[in-house]
Amino acid sequence: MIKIVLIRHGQSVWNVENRFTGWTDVDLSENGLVEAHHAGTILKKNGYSFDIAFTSVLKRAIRTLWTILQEMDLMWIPVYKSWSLNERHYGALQGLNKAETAAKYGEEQVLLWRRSVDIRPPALDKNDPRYEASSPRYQSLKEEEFPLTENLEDAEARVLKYWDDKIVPALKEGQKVIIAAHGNSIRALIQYLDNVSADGIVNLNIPTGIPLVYELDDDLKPIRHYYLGMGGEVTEEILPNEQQKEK
Ligand SMILES: O=C(O)[C@H](O)COP(=O)(O)O
Repeated sequence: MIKIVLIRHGQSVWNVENRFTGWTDVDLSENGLVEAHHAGTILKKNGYSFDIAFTSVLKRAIRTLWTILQEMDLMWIPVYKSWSLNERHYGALQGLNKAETAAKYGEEQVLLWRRSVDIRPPALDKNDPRYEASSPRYQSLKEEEFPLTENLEDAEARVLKYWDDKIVPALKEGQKVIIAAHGNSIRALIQYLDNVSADGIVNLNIPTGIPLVYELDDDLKPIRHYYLGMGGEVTEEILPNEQQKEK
């Protein structure tokens, strides 16, 4: 049996402001940093260790990973960063408040943009200051490859390519792997691993900063998965930050 740990970054400053974030490079909130420290403590207390780590090129995920590795005294392990693990690109919605956007376009339309598989948010214009194709962190991307918006299918295509090219080989070599990423890049991977239907994935939300353990067989097919708390597997439902706030 192979174990892999997935974790969504801790709460970000735009999670607090309830803004669409996507590829915008915002940092963790104070609470998000606490979540990251707590996640590292949980993993260490439950006897986990890692040989290799993967994350995105966005600081909220990178800092979450750094903080976890700091708590586990594993800052020396190799860390690979790739835009492939970035949050899905939210296009022209990036920076807008989610509640205000729902008031303007309707709850149903916003839910479709946030949680459907094949509906893309409005695209970003290349003249928009939020268009970051020239950022040094994306120098490996050809301009035509740089997204102006993404649906979950688009994000899943790049996440799965990275999974096959970089993460599967590490797992097959017996390396213990942690992936620190984003709500929708993790949803994309889970849809693939658990073969979740388009209808089923709409209701899947990933909480911030809580380790999610996947146990895989030798063919990397999921056996079971669970969130981890101080006392081990967490059985009760965990609500993502936004839902907690909305409760
Ligand atoms: O990119 C964002 O806005 C959040 O990180 C994830 O947003 P969502 O939960 O609305 O997809």
